Amino acid sequence: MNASGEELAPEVRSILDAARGRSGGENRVAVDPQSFPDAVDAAAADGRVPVVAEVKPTSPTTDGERDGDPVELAEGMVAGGATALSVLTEPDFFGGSTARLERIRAAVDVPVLRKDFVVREAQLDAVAADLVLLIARFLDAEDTDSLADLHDAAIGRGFQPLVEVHTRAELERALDVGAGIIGINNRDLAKLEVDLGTFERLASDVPDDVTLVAESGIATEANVRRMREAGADALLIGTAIMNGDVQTNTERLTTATDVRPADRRADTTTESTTR
Ligand SMILES: O=C(O)c1ccccc1NCC(=O)[C@H](O)[C@H](O)COP(=O)(O)O
Repeated sequence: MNASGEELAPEVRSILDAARGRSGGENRVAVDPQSFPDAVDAAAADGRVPVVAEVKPTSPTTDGERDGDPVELAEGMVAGGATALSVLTEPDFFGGSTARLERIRAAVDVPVLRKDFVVREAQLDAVAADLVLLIARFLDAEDTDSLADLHDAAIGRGFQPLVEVHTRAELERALDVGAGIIGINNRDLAKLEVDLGTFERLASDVPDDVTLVAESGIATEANVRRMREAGADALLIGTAIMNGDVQTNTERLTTATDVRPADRRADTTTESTTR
């Protein structure tokens, strides 16, 4: 059972058990981050779909592990037009590492998200990054810190927290803590099923001053347009970029015929839809 009161898929329960047992860093990190909202705005102004490309060596829903130097993969993604990178640091189920994130962040000039299952403040100190993922579903639960405390602790260190939600209740919690960057995950971590309708159902409840990211299951140009039409400021894409040539894949998705993100508020009378 998790904070949302749901049974989790066994793989996700194992991921969480491992995360709870993981120690943090020795020293408090202090980050001077590259602004993610500014990078999103710059990409859109440049005519690129703002894509956060994910360096995801493997996952519980992937067969085998991607080979190749992670720094070269990351550089290929940036050459393909990625606005930011997401780098898995979870070692046991996603093949990630903090050392790899450090190498990638030193090699690229775009904001880098630390993708992990952070549940306690000390774990923020494992490595510096421009953004850090906080998954609402896994916080405010037994043996974890609260979303509010972790959000404050991340900001106190200079991170830009990306608060991930999957349900309306989680979205309300994210808005209650004042999250400025929110990701709606189309992957249900209770069942590991992906449904792009999740983003479409929740996006209109997200205020326009929040940078909103659509996560998971985005594979085609049509998927890109669908998420942008529903109001996504940026798209987080892993599998579809990691399968094959990462630069070509990133290019295909960042140059998909774009639509400006829809005005997410159905009742608004403002014309502009760019952020
Ligand atoms: O991707 C998985 O298999 C997975 C399994 C269990 C928990 C989390 C998982 N993924 C985390 C993610 O959020 C995705 O890596 C990310 O959104 C990219 O998704 P995709 O483009 O579908 O690879």
